[in-house]
Amino acid sequence: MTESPNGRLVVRLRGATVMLDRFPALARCDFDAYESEVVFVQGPNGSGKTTLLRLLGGLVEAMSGSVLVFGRDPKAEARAIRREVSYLAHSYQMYEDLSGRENLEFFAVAAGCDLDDAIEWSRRLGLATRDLHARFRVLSAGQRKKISAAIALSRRTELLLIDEPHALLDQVSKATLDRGFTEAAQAGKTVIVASHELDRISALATRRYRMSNGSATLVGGT
Ligand SMILES: Nc1ncnc2c1ncn2[C@@H]1O[C@H](COP(=O)(O)OP(=O)(O)OP(=O)(O)O)[C@@H](O)[C@H]1O
Repeated sequence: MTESPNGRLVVRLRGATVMLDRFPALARCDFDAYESEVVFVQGPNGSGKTTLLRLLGGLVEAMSGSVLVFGRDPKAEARAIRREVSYLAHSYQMYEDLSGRENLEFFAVAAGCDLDDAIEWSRRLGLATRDLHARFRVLSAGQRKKISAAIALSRRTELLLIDEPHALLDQVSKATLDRGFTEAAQAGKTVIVASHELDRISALATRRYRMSNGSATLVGGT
């Protein structure tokens, strides 16, 4: 990874184009993220935010341009990158007949999250013991989201890709989650958050991009 005045470069896109069903969901996109940053990605529906996160997570490929994550090409090393990146999509695919806690135990093994941290995060996000022991399928939408967020925040990865984290959450939980992003960045991780909650994320972001028609423009900053 490259060193710069901002620290270690973790993500670097230059002219990255992703075609989805012949549509340029990302179009010549430039994007950088460094260690210890919370990078905010804003933009209207359909502007390419999720596609950007999926590209960085090795879930879709660029047809042109260059993509480096930890100095490596996620296209060539998709499996390795997926292990090293924590990606909170709208929610994780959970086992509906297992309890929230059992799901956390499963992900601790399958995705390398720290079980104690995951339980601690679920409590910080307001889940009671009763919620953790209920079957996943009876949990409310917000409670389900909290289990997913606890997994994402407790994975031992240096890069967190977070898509619309605030949707479905109450105000207190949104603030708790935001503190989690800041704490992760202070611990040296890179957190890239796509959100429509401009005021909330702008307050904690160290770098902001605005997406439009598949391209990203740096807003202010370096
Ligand atoms: N599988 C697909 N096939 C064709 N087009 C797709 C596919 N997935 C996404 N797109 C298109 O790519 C564009 C970018 O989608 P993307 O999900 O990245 O947007 P977004 O900025 O995350 O939107 P939102 O704010 O609504 O979540 C959209 O125009 C969408 O219709």
